[in-house]
Amino acid sequence: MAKALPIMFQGTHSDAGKSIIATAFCRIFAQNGWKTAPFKSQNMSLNSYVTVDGKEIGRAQGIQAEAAGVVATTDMNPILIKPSREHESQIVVHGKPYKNMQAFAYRGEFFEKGLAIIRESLDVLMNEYDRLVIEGAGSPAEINLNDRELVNMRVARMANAPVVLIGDIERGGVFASLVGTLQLLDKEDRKRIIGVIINKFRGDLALLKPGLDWFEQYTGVPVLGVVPYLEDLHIDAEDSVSLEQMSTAVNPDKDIDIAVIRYPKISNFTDVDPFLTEPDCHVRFVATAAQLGQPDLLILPGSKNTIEDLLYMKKNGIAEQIAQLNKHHRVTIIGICGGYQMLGARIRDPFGVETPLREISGLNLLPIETTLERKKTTVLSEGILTFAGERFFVKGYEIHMGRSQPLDGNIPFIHVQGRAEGAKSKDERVIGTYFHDLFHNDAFREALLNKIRREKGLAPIYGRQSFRTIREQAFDRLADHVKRHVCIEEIEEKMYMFQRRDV
Ligand SMILES: NC(=O)CC[C@H](N)C(=O)O
Repeated sequence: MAKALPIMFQGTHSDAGKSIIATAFCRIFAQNGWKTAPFKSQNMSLNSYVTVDGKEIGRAQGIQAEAAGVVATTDMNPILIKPSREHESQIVVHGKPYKNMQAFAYRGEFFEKGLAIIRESLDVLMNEYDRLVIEGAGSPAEINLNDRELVNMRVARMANAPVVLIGDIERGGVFASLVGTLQLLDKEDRKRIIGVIINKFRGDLALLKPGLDWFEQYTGVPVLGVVPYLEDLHIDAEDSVSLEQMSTAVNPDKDIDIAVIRYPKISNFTDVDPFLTEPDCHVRFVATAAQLGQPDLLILPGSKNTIEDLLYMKKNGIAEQIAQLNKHHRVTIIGICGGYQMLGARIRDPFGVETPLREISGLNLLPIETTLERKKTTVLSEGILTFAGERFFVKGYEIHMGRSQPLDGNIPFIHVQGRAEGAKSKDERVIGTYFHDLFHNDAFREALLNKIRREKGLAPIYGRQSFRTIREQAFDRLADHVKRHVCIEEIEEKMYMFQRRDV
């Protein structure tokens, strides 16, 4: 049986670019003919992905599997932590909710169980694949957490993986953070580090060169590459840190202004990715009523805590402004999942699944009401919808605790086999659905944008690019970029050598 050759990427801090480098390696190994799997033992993220068998994993591992051209499974991310409130998270094990836990209890009670789950998944992947691209989390030098961590060096040891440490030069202090991280590792773990990659570089390599020489001399650890910043890649973000870089302001050069509400527990906001690459669209993430303005398309994305996020919008005036926009302006409002629930008349949480607040009245723009239940729905779905007089076949995925009931006068949005799903207003200005990835359906996205264009007196645009093609091109562009700036052969050689060192 094949025994995968592993490599692990760890970072000097979170958001150093581990996920994107891991995605690049998934693609590069696959291009070289290796059957490759991504692996992250434990992911803390509100962006998730549904596998073909209806299980939930972290978005990044799902997308990395796509980059590698393999089908994603829960072994690639057996533990997913979804923060739902301060200090509390829903723990998802092998794609299904295990329980809600406080951080402290998780570290205390879950450690042994977590270890066993991780070991089992690693075994499965090790036997099924040729290459394993493993991603750590945060920093491996959190000395206060080391005795109980489940995601960095403990995983490297389990997989017997060599480690590449990634430093982020954008924030400054890259040498200090690399040297400091190496310094704080225990002696055996430090021997796993086969080199470092400096990521997100913008500048003159000649100016950096003396620093690189110094680093190699001082630490004895090679610099395996310096990867320049890659703009406009639009490969799914792992979590909301990436939203910091998104604009909040209108771009007057673009025809269609799209505002996405950024509530505190925003989830699966990668739903709006297809708009980021549309030439006539500008996407803004807004958190205040003042930022909201008068968009053409307003998107209420998913939420891990629908009631508290809705309360947030009521308190800061966004809810009232949405009502005003709907009454007095030509805006299309689309709610996905948690956002759909908010558009209804009422949301109830009788079992305290997400919040101790038991009930809240909704924005009342669609005749539905929602109850959060104990059993979570995770499923890949498909159906037919009618929009602007045309019929579209659409695919999506659903992840929700809530169940929404239609009230009098409801017009369903999507016809899924055996059930009616979602809701829309008669004039199709307000739409709600549980289908994530709705906008990834190219024909529907085109019809939606063209309806908005027509309403604004603009000519429609036909033959928009398929998002799938854009995504595939982005994987290749990323792989080419990393191959140009990182010595892949040297890394492969070190991966082999590392396995031999233990024999
Ligand atoms: N993905 C979502 O937006 C989920 C919505 C809500 N938190 C639920 O579980 O029903």
